[in-house]
Amino acid sequence: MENEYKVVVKNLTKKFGDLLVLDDLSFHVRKNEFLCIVGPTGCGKTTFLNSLSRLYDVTSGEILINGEAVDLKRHNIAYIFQEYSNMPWLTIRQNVEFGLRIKHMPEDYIKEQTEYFLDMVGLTKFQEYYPRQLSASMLQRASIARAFAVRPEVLLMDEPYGQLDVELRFKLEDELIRLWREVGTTVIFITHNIEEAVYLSERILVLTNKPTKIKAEIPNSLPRPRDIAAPEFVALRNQVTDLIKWW
Ligand SMILES: Nc1ncnc2c1ncn2[C@@H]1O[C@H](COP(=O)(O)OP(=O)(O)OP(=O)(O)O)[C@@H](O)[C@H]1O
Repeated sequence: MENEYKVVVKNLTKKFGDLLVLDDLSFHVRKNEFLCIVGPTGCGKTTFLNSLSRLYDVTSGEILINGEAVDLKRHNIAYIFQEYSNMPWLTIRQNVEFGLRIKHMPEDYIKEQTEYFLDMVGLTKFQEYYPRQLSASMLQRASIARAFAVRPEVLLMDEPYGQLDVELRFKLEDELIRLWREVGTTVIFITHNIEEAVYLSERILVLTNKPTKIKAEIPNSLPRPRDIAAPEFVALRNQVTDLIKWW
C-alpha cells in the first residue's frame, strides 16, 4: 500500500532542455526511515531534492508525500544545504525560531521548542550571537536546530557536512541520529561520502551516472551506535564503493 510510505517517487524524469538528468526514477521512503542517496558528481542528487521541495518543476512523473502530490503548505518539509543556511542578520536564537514564526506558532511554544533544540545541539550559550561570530560546525548545528524545531515530517539534507573535518563530522552525525530518533522524522540525506552513508542510513540508494537511474538499493541494519572499524561496517562500505567506482 502506497500510504504506508512517507515519500513515493514514481517514474520521475527531469530534463534541462535536451539534457536528461533523472531518467524514470521510482522508489519509496518509509515513514521515519533514514535514507542516504549516493551517486557520482553531477548525476542529479541536488536536482532530485530541488524537485522534491518544488524548487524545480519535474518533466514527468510524480513525487507524493502521504500519498498526495507534494504541497509545501500542507507538508512540513525542512531542507538543510551544504552552505550554511542561517540568516546573517538574525541571531542564532532568531534563526532557530524562524520556521516556527513563519508557521504562526504560539509564543510559548516557539520559546519552548527553541530552547529545547538549542540545548540539544549545545548552542544555548551562543544563542545571542550572530552567524558570523560562530564556527562552521556551530553554524551547521544551528541549521539542524532550526530544521528540527519545526518537527518536520520530511527532512532533506544535501551534503550538510561536506566542508567539515572528520572529527567534527562524526560528532554532528551522532547528534543528527539522536535528533532523528527523538523527533521521529523521515530523512533523505545526500552525500558523496560512502562511509557517512553507511554510518547514518537505514538504506542506501546508489545512483548511476547521467542519465540517472537507480543502480542499487542496499538495506543497512548494522546495529547502532555503529563502529566504522567493525568488519560488517567495512564489508558494507566496500560493497557500496564497488557499486560506484566513479573515480
Ligand atoms: N537549473 C539548471 N539548469 C540547467 N542544468 C542544470 C540545472 N541544475 C542542474 N543542472 C544540471 O543537471 C545535472 C545534475 O546537477 P546536480 O547539481 O543535481 O547534480 P549533483 O548530483 O547534485 O552534483 P554534485 O554531486 O556535484 O553535487 C548537471 O549536469 C547540472 O549541470
